[in-house]
Amino acid sequence: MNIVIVGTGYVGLVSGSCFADKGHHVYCVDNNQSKIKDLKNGIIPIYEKGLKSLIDRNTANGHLEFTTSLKDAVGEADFIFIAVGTPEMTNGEANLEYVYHVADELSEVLDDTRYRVIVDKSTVPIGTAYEVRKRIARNIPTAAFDVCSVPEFLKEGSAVHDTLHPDRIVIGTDSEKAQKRLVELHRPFSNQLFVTDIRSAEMIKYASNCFLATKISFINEIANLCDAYGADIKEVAAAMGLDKRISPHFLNAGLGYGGSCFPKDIKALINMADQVDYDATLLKAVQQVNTKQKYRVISHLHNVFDHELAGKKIGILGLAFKPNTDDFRESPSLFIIHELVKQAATVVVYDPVVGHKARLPDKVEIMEEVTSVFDHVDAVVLMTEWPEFIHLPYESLKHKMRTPVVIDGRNALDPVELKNNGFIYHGIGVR
Ligand SMILES: NC(=O)c1ccc[n+]([C@@H]2O[C@H](COP(=O)([O-])OP(=O)(O)OC[C@H]3O[C@@H](n4cnc5c(N)ncnc54)[C@H](O)[C@@H]3O)[C@@H](O)[C@H]2O)c1
Ligand SMILES: O=c1ccn([C@@H]2O[C@H](COP(=O)(O)OP(=O)(O)O[C@H]3O[C@H](CO)[C@@H](O)[C@H](O)[C@H]3O)[C@@H](O)[C@H]2O)c(=O)[nH]1
Repeated sequence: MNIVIVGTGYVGLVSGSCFADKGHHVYCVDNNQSKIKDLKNGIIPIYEKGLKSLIDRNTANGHLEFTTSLKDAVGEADFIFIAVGTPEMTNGEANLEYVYHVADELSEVLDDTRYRVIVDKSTVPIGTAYEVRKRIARNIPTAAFDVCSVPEFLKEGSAVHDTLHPDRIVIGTDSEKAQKRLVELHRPFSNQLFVTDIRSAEMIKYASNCFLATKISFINEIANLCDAYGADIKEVAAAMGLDKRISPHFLNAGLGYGGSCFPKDIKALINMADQVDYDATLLKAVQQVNTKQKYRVISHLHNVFDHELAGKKIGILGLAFKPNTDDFRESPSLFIIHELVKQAATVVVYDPVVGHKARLPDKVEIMEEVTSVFDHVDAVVLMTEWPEFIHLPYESLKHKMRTPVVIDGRNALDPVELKNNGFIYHGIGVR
């Protein structure tokens, strides 16, 4: 099959290279010229395990090509996937300008020489596929095509694995012809193909992300109560997770969710509810808990330092919103850093892959070595649970610190070991 993927972010690059690996011919299109130039030169714009070798293999065998020209790419295309960004607007609504721009461009460049399946892969509000179809049809009323929704569920950090071994693939379509083709295309990836109507497919994506975010805010709220009552959230979550109806996944308490998806998708669904005059009480609460949760780190520091952080030197471990990615969009770490700087603390930070890519306040120093984060600091705060942070020689690093304080924003360290080594340790709801 000939496949075109528009947008070379996480979703476009990973799904494009995985389709190519199954033997299809894939064009990845992006209107960012420098990105395409880099990709043609083998420079991959994101840090994602297994992606470079997948891309290298499939560009070498000619299955995968990169271009800035949508017109050149779509000539022979059987499938066109729209995988551009849908960032939030100030009112929380999903910004569809990039999706609609692609639809308008397709209307200019598609011809009626063959039938095509056009797929919304971006996370888009319910009803978007119909608007995309209308826009594409504007200049080519006789062209044969269907617009469908196949939302993406990959996680950053395990994106290639998630794409090659998904729990399920949701196919939203109102066309039998498109359904047959999409099922055929996706069958090699999973036996769990869930075929549904387009609106339900669009909703499944938001509902799934918002449910996972709800689970995180729920466990964080219980963790805060554990803190108040002297229970241990790790014990509580472990036992809860043994109930198959609850499951152990997404029950890690910490300083809240970040990333390019959960924060914006919750806001977008709240906005969709507003548009039909429905008060999304639960979703709003999930968001409120998450916003407040980041302050737990600050309040632990306040408790240790008697509410005065001015002049304190704080070492931050981690900038990425989670381990195994260089993505720092909506990372709680950036929030904490800005808050500490606002409270006149001195901040030093280390992250194994984000490094200097993050825009930080001028005064914040980015260290080249993880151990430098411990030099003469009053406290170290773990913000991202990179494996290398978990296995540091904390006992010897303690001697570099002014005061041996560790705040563990991800409950990733061993409290018993740290306390036995003379640290003042605070996690989120752990004893
Ligand atoms: N990042 C994830 O882990 C993830 C997972 C599942 C779903 N999603 C959803 O998938 C969508 C894409 O997310 P992402 O993180 O891959 O996006 P991204 O923002 O990282 O990348 C989007 C790319 O699209 C390109 N683009 C924009 N307009 C274009 C146009 N007219 N023509 C060609 N290229 C264009 C941009 O230059 C950019 O390279 C979003 O809706 C997101 O919510 C993301
Ligand atoms: O038990 C948990 C699990 C996650 N998180 C946090 O939640 C955020 C999101 O984590 P994760 O879901 O692993 O990463 P994403 O790459 O953002 O993936 C989510 O968002 C994607 C984009 O829509 C979806 O495709 C995925 O299915 C969905 O898991 C991160 O800040 C994590 O630290 C927790 O605090 N506790």
